[in-house]
Amino acid sequence: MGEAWRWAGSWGFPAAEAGAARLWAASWASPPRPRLPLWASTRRPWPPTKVSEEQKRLLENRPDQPQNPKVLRIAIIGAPNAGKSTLSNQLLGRKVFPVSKKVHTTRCKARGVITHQDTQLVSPGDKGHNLDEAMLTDPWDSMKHADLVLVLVDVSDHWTRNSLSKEVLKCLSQFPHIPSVLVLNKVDILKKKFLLLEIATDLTEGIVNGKKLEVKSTLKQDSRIHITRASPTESKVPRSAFGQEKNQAQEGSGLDRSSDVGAAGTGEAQRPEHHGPEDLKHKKGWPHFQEIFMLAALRGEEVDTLKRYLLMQAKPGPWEFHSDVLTSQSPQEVCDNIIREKILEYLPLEVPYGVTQVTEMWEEGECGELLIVQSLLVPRESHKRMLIGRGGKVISRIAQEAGQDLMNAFLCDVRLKLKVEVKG
Ligand SMILES: Nc1nc2c(ncn2[C@@H]2O[C@H](COP(=O)(O)OP(=O)(O)OP(=O)(O)O)[C@@H](O)[C@H]2O)c(=O)[nH]1
Repeated sequence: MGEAWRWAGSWGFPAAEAGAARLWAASWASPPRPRLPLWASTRRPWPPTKVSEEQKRLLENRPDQPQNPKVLRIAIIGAPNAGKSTLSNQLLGRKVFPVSKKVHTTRCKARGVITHQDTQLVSPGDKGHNLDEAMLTDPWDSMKHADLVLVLVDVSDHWTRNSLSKEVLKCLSQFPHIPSVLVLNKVDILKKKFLLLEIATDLTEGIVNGKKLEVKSTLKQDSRIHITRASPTESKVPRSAFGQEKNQAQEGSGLDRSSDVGAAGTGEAQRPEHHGPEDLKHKKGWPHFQEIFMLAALRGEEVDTLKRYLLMQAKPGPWEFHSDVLTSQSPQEVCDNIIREKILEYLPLEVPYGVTQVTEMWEEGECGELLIVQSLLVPRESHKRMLIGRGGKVISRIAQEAGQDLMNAFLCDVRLKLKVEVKG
């Protein structure tokens, strides 16, 4: 059978032919831009093909830590699709974790690393993120090692937004000593912004950092919310960072805590107690959050505010990673994940699950661009047809979008070719 080639660029492949046995889709996601390092959080150039070696070297070598290093290990937990990967990418400033509309699809064990001056924020590996029953049996690796937990809630989901899931509550009560922060995500698609007040109250049982949350309806046009805390309650909470850092951390966030009623924890506050399953049955919220943030991770709205807050929570401790490391994933893993993300996006679930990705080429081109050829092996002819799409439309789109994402992740020009074949 003849070969057919789909080509969106100019890498010397033949034009499309009918009767495809294989199909290539390529993307030449230009325009040329300055070549920048793949994994570096700083911007020191090196050729993309050497990046894997460089990444290995950085991960193996001792971190280049400053004299008084600080560190914060963060676990991000929440229901599937709450936006955990999107938030992680935004905090990192680059898309290195796959994102998908489909639930349970983008699990990733990789770690993300943010280094800012003398401080390192690390999201623990094993996306302990998706809290389902299965994961409870192999629980919480990320929680176990965390210094702080971010609980992400999708406020656009009216079915789930007014109560924390059983799994999240279980997780919080299993590790009550770990300070927790509530993050209300996707505020951009919540039309009735006043609902944020109600959601925040439900999810915290009206208590944040040991103070009663007094919700005043001082909603402004621009959707900013005023939530003030009133008198301390009997609640037993960990000593808070809220009072100490609130001004900087909350500046510009949806939470205007200008009314400084009942400021910080007194230091006499105790940690929340462990709750048994029975106690959790009727619970909707967690009254031990030390802070609430409202943001739109997709657009990066208020993500910087959260990042500043996280940096301030770091405690003295040795760095785990070199300051140039952004993620523990290899470049090839990032590439595989991004291509898979696109396949998930455009095809019904049974197709992506059957796809095996085989990288056939990963080299530096003449002009320093990264040349990648990947075969997508599928179990059936019907899957191949779906993946290729009419006139090669689907696979071309996947290659084009993945190529663009890879350029943004690797900060260099990328030529990506995808080949679809039935597994032999
Ligand atoms: N409108 C809007 N969409 C968002 C926001 N944050 C995430 N999303 C979208 O929500 C979907 C799920 O995002 P992910 O980051 O993959 O969510 P996740 O929690 O990592 O998902 P799982 O891996 O299934 O647990 C994607 O389509 C995102 O684009 C946001 O702030 N606003």
